[in-house]
Amino acid sequence: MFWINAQRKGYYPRNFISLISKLSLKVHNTHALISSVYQVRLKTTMTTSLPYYTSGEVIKGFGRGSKQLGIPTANYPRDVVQKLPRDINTGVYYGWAQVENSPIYKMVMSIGWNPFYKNKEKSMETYIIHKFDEDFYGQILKIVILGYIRPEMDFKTVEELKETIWSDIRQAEKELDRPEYEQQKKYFHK
Ligand SMILES: Cc1cc2nc3c(=O)[nH]c(=O)nc-3n(C[C@H](O)[C@H](O)[C@H](O)COP(=O)(O)O)c2cc1C
Ligand SMILES: Nc1ncnc2c1ncn2[C@@H]1O[C@H](COP(=O)(O)OP(=O)(O)O)[C@@H](O)[C@H]1O
Repeated sequence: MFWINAQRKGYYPRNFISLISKLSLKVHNTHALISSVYQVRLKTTMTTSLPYYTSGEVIKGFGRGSKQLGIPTANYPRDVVQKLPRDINTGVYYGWAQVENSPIYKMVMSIGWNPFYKNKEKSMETYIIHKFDEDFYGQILKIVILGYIRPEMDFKTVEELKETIWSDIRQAEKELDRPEYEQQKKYFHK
C-alpha cells in the first residue's frame, strides 16, 4: 500500500529495496519488482538533477566533430565533467547555451565515452544550434541541461552516427520551443 501511495504521489525513496527489506515486506513477484526498480531508477535519473546549470572553458577535443561529422562540439575540461551529479547518466541531452555574453542558443549535448569512438575518458560535448563564424576555444561556455533524449549508442558507420545526431538536433529544436523552457534562460546573466 505504501508503495502504491508513494507511486501516486510521485515520491520514490532512493534506495527503496533496502527500505522494503527493512520493513520486511514480502515481494511475491520478482519480475514486477525488477521492472519497478528499473522504472524508478529511470524516473529519478531523468528528473532529480535537471535543470542542471554549469559553465567552464572550452578546450580542444579529438578534432572529429567538425572534420569527420560536420558537427563541431565544444568540449569541457575534466573538472567540469567530474562535477556532474551522479544521477545525470551518460546520454544525449538538450538545453540552452551561451558563449561568454553571446545570445542564448539551443544546444544538444553528448555526455559519456562515445561508444562509436571508444573514448577512454568521459566527456561533455556541446553542439550549439547556431552558425558561428569562428572557433571559441578558451572562452567560457555556460549551459543549462533541461531534458534527456536517449542513451549513448554504438553505430556501424559514421553515416548512422551523423544521421542520429541530426535527428537529436531536430528533436532538441522542437522540445526547446516549449514555452516553459523560456524561463530557464534565467540561469544566464548578461
Ligand atoms: C547530439 C550528439 C549525440 C551524440 N551521440 C553519440 C552516440 O550516440 N555515440 C557516440 O559514440 N558518440 C555520440 N556523439 C559524440 C560524437 O561522436 C562526438 O561529438 C565526436 O566524437 C566528436 O568528438 P570531438 O569533438 O571531441 O572530436 C554525439 C554527439 C552529439 C553532439
Ligand atoms: N555550433 C558550434 N557548436 C559547438 N562548437 C562550435 C560551433 N561552431 C564552432 N565551434 C567551435 O568548434 C570547436 C569544436 O570543433 P571540433 O571539430 O569538434 O574539435 P574538437 O572537439 O577537437 O575541439 C568548438 O570548441 C568551438 O570552438
